[in-house]
Amino acid sequence: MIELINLTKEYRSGKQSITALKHINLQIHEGEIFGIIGHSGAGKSTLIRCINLLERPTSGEVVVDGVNLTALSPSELQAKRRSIGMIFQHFNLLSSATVFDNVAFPLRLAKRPKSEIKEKVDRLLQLVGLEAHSHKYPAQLSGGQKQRVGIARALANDPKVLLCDEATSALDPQTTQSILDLLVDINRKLGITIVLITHEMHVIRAICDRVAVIDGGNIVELGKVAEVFLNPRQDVTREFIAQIIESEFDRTILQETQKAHHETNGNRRVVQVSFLGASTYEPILSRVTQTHGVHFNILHGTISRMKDVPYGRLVLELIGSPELLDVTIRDLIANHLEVEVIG
Ligand SMILES: Nc1ncnc2c1ncn2[C@@H]1O[C@H](COP(=O)(O)OP(=O)(O)OP(=O)(O)O)[C@@H](O)[C@H]1O
Repeated sequence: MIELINLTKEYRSGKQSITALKHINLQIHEGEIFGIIGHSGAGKSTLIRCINLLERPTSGEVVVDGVNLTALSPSELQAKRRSIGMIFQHFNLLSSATVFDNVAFPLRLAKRPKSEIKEKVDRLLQLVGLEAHSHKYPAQLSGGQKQRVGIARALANDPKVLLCDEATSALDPQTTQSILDLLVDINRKLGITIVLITHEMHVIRAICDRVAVIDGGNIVELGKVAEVFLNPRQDVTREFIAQIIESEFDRTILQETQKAHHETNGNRRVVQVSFLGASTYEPILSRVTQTHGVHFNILHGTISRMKDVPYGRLVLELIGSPELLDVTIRDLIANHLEVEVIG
């Protein structure tokens, strides 16, 4: 659906040059919600703005729905951009126009007939829950309502893709959640592919199907959110995940349990066990430990969800003979649990 091929972006000012994107290769599938996460300056804005050529890459290709945007004439590009909507952190609304006129703006630009504009704007305002506010001006709206206007405006030309540039970063947590819910609703109801950039892992966890981690202009990690979350390979990814691990395991507990059981230290092991999907709800742990006659003691635990996927993470002290501990750990892994021995 969206393909970025060997994309490089270099900013030059005078003798100085900054390479914001370095040979990016990325495929975003039709109908998915794809998140790009990175620290400030990593290249997120540049990357998302390259998708509709608001920013022209220095080299490489941007292919959307089989069309190479970098090869289009200005008028062809203008037409193609109608199939790519965009929303922004600071909403970018016309302050002197009403809610209705803000949403109607792209339709008037596209010279759609008046009756069609009225029907469509009313329908979009209903979709985003603002039908009662159509005559208000942006200054009379809350941040969340302004972003809803931004979303309705972005959908006016029936885009296939919606680009979200830090769309919830200026909103409080509750409003953020309602906008994220709206994006999921739009993705499901209209089948629109959504690409979002953020520096907040909870946004990725809440709504994305896949995630790319960008660092220093490179994509350093990419995969399904649940897989990247449970099995991060890069330090930068671990840092983002730490943002949302509600209460990180306090490692002093490890030392305390070691002291408490110092006489049986060969017969105990501390493991971090991660569950994903259906296995979260199955009694695998009790079944496996009972089978092998191993006892366990829970030192820490969380159960939560990523979009629609439940997951759990437990830190356990397993107690039994070394041979039984080995076979128990092997059996947990055979039952599709991630197991890491941490003490
Ligand atoms: N117009 C520009 N001219 C020169 N350098 C730029 C320009 N825009 C971005 N940069 C530089 O390119 C790099 C990537 O910037 P970009 O804005 O894409 O990062 P970002 O991840 O979106 O950061 P933030 O979250 O702070 O917006 C940074 O080093 C930035 O200073």
